[in-house]
Parts: sequence; structure tokens; C-alpha cells
Amino acid sequence: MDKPALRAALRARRDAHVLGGASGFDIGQMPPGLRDRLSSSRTVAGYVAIGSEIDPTPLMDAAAALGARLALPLTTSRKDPIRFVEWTRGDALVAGPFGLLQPASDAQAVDPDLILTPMLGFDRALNRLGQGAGHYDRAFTTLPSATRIGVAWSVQEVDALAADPWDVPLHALVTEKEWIEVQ
Ligand SMILES: Nc1nc2c(c(=O)[nH]1)N(C=O)[C@@H](CNc1ccc(C(=O)N[C@@H](CCC(=O)O)C(=O)O)cc1)CN2
Ligand SMILES: Nc1ncnc2c1ncn2[C@@H]1O[C@H](COP(=O)(O)OP(=O)(O)OP(=O)(O)O)[C@@H](O)[C@H]1O
Repeated sequence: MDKPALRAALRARRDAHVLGGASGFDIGQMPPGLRDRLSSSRTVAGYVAIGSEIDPTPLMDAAAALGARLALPLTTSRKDPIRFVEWTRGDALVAGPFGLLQPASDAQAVDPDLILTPMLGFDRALNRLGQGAGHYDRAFTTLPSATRIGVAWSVQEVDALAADPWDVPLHALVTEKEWIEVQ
């Protein structure tokens, strides 16, 4: 299957999972590896879920409770890179492109040291499939020392994703059911 067809299939699978009443992150069951990563980070970037994406709010709240400053991505267009800005729970969000909600464009820029990365698909080798704009691949190249943690529903798993030369692998990923980390 080519990438566009795979994206469509994975969006459909995710929609069905949510319509079926899936429950999201249970922070009472935080994987120790994730807790360690969050507690050693000064600035943790999350995202505001759109459509049937899994909501990372419990992870972001946990990061803030562990002392991290929070950040969110700011998107302007498919071709322009995303940038990260500071955000505190309760700060206003405004409508952006692709149906996104995001901080205002004059928010303070920050370099996250951990990036919770939304994924459409993943495999157990920690390859990731995103929206296809290359936004996160480009951000990872710009912020090479940031820890890259993928976030998705368990049903977004595929057997194997063919990695393109520009794909930057994750350090770990988390679903509502599982934490998978490089050994
Ligand atoms: N919640 C969230 N925020 C995010 C991303 C994301 O995947 N999810 N991004 C990830 O890079 C960046 C925004 N980039 C995006 C690039 C393309 C599309 C896009 O093509 N959207 C489809 C429908 C998406 C869907 O239903 O899942 C569209 O508009 O047709 C969306 C976001 C930064 N913020
Ligand atoms: N570091 C980079 N610099 C410039 N362009 C890049 C970079 N990384 C990826 N791209 C471009 O982004 C486009 C989309 O890549 P790809 O299909 O792998 O996105 P994706 O896996 O959906 O990931 P993402 O979540 O990053 O969008 C490709 O055309 C690629 O050339």
C-alpha cells in the first residue's frame, strides 16, 4: 500500500476505534519509562488532538505536575515548518489551518527537550507515519537533541513501515495500552 492509501486506511481505523468507545490514557497506569522521560525534561511539547487522534492532555498534565514547562506546535501551512511555543493549561487557543487549535502566533518561542508526537501509524521498530507534510520530520532535524516520543491509539500499529531517507526514528512510543522503547 502506498503512503496516501495507508493514511486513509489508518484514519478510518482510528475513527472506528473512537466511535467504538475506546478509552484514552489512564494516568494512574503511567509506564515508568515514560514517567522517567517526562520528569527529566524541562520543556515538553504536546499537541491539541484533532479528529479522532488520541488526546495527550493526561500526559501533558503529568509532565506539568512533574515540573515541566509545556509547549505546543504552531502551524502556518503545509510547506512552512512548524515551530514550538510556550503554553500553559488554560491559555487561549485560536483556530489554525487543518482544523487545528493552537496558541496565538505571538506566543513565546521555546525549544522543547521532549516532543510528544502525534502519529497516524507506527511499527514496533519505532518508525512513524505522520500527516505527510514532513512537519515533525523537519522539527526533529532542527531539534536533534530532543527526545522523540510517538503518541497514538494502539490500533494505529502496522507490521512494518518502510522508512524514507528523511524519516527520523522515535526514541519511544506510547499508546493507551503500551509503552515501547528502544533497547
Ligand atoms: N493534533 C495535531 N497537531 C499537529 C499535527 C498533527 O498531526 N496533529 N501536525 C502534524 O504534522 C502538525 C500540523 N500539520 C498537519 C499537516 C497536515 C494535516 C492534514 O493534512 N490533515 C488532514 C486531515 C487530518 C486527519 O483527519 O487526521 C486534512 O486536512 O485533510 C494536519 C496537520 C502540528 N500540529
Ligand atoms: N528534514 C527535512 N527537510 C526538508 N523536508 C523534509 C524533511 N523531512 C521530511 N521532509 C519532506 O516532508 C515530506 C513528507 O514526508 P513524509 O511523507 O515522510 O511525512 P510523514 O511521515 O507523514 O511525517 P510528518 O509527521 O513529519 O509529516 C516529504 O516530501 C519530505 O521530502
